Amino acid sequence: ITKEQRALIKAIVDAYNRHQIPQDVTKKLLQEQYSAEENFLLLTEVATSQVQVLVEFTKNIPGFLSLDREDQIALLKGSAVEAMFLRSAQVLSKKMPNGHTEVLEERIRKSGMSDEFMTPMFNFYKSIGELHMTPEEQAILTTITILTPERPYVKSHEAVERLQESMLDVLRKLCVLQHPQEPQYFARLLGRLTELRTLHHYHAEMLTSWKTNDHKFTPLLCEIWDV
Ligand SMILES: Nc1ccc(C(=O)O[C@H]2C[C@H]3CC[C@@H]2C3)cc1
Repeated sequence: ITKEQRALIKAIVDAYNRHQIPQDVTKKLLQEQYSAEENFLLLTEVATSQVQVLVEFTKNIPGFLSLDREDQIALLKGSAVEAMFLRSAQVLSKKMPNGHTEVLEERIRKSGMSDEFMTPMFNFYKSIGELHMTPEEQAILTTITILTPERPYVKSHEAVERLQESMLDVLRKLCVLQHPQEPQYFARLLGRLTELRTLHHYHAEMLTSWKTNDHKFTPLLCEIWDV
């Protein structure tokens, strides 16, 4: 890993750790009473907060703000769902103190979400948990997801591809260093990105069904997902 790459990792990990969901949101998950409506409102708050965290984090990705302005928006809108699931998978898979994990899981299960979406989502959470990613790997993998050139409406495909490729190179070297016994570890991480795209598809259907049943969204969620 070159000196520049070490600086890149540090910048990204610091930004990733700096921008977290506020304590008051996660505390609410423990306090509020259980009902499908209350659970849905809490998930809406969690999702909204995660999108805000994502926007702030993305601004700290070296090179992101030098991209075309409209491409920055296209990358954020295209990656929000995947970045959110990565982040919540990491939150859920980390053994949170006194069973917070179960509480969030419980609220997700009882929020009016259809089972056909629930199953792949929890399978994803489990598969992320089993990887035991280091904080560096989590932050770089999220960055790679955000810098996906194939998102809809991206104009300067090459500019985004260059940024993503340098991140992929960093992640590959990190995996070799941090998981020497697992030569396939890097490939397994990239496999998670494929699983994320499937979730992205399910998520769009989940949004539509929630909207149809007149569930309330926040303006930010409506804007980021065009609902
Ligand atoms: N009104 C909405 C509420 C929640 C979501 C959502 O995607 O929730 C995600 C955040 C984490 C918990 C459930 C998933 C993962 C979308 C619209």
